[in-house]
Amino acid sequence: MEIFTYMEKYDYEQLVFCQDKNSGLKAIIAIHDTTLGPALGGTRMWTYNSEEEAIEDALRLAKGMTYKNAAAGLNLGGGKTVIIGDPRKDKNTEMFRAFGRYIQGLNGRYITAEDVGTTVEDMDIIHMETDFVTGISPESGSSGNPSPVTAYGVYKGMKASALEAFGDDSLEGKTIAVQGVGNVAYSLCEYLHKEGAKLIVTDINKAAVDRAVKAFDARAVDPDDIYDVDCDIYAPCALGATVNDNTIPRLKAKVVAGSANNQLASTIHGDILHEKGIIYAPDYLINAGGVINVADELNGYNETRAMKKVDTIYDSILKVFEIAKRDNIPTYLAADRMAEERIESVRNSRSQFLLNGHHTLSRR
Ligand SMILES: NC(=O)c1ccc[n+]([C@@H]2O[C@H](COP(=O)([O-])OP(=O)(O)OC[C@H]3O[C@@H](n4cnc5c(N)ncnc54)[C@H](O)[C@@H]3O)[C@@H](O)[C@H]2O)c1
Ligand SMILES: CC(C)C[C@H](N)C(=O)O
Repeated sequence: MEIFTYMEKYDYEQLVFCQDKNSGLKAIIAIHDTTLGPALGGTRMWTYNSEEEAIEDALRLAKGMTYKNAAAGLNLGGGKTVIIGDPRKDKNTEMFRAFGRYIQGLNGRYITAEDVGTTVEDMDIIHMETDFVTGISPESGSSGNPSPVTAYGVYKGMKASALEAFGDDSLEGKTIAVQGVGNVAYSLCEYLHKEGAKLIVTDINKAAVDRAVKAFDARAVDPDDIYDVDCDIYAPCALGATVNDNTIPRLKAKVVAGSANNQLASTIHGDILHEKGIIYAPDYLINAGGVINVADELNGYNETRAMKKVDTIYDSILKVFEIAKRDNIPTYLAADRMAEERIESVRNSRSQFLLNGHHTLSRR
């Protein structure tokens, strides 16, 4: 990959490589766009096959956060970090402290939180070195783990999608295929099970599958079989790019609605879903609950206020479906236009983010 060519093409601001030999830290912080405010996005820890794969993931995820934060109406830009390593084996305190010092060095241009492979405990360690971290323990005045709130937002967005596809937003009796039953999806399954949905689950982690089968009377299938099952809704809740050339012809669902970031392997796959009449709830709209919740910390966390905003995901999804129908465009494009319009309206009056001290993280 020609990094500067890629950055220029999608207009990235900054890419930071962080290395600490003592702890084994190898992290990449990607800041996509800070027109709306500091770049807020989580930290993913994952075993990448190559450095190039890690850089690409950081870049794609950071751009997704720009769109997510803009579409959610937050005054925040988009960024993301990936740490190269196995979250089950390679973590240590020094690693997250070293990473915290790198974040501090960015002086507020980037604020982090949880993503795949990182936890509240990791954020607490980062917090030893910097205030620019959210999703830390509630005892510190923070909102805690964002995953259950993300799950609630996905649940609301899934109901809005069901209304569009089936004329009724009830999920009772609907068969929902859930890919990945980790932090977000386990909470999501709780809502779905409570409403009377029938669940089919898969995960590469057998313990996660067993837990979901037991708790929700779910049917388990092997990871690759999830694309072939008879279901009403496919909920991608693991990693990205699972909606692709190989999987779309196999999907039986009328709806794709889940928590994963970057669900479409490329925009072409959003076009194909549109042509096939499959309702796609744009990933960054439906999974914005977590970032909406942690972003509320910047004003001094208020749970009622945050959850009220998360509830608006239902209407945002319906609005995007409406625009898509009106303009006869795929839903991903309708969401992109909504986000881009907001960024452009601010860009003319402000370019790069400068820390102005309006947030309260430093006073916690
Ligand atoms: N945590 C949040 O608040 C949040 C917010 C927005 C978006 N997301 C996105 O939602 C997704 C899930 O996040 P999470 O926090 O629940 O992560 P997690 O690590 O807790 O869960 C992901 C699960 O997916 C499983 N998995 C990985 N590859 C798989 C595969 N090929 N097939 C089946 N299962 C597979 C993992 O074993 C794990 O159990 C990610 O894409 C994340 O970026 C998370
Ligand atoms: C909680 C958020 C800041 C990060 C979350 N992982 C997301 O992708 O939205």
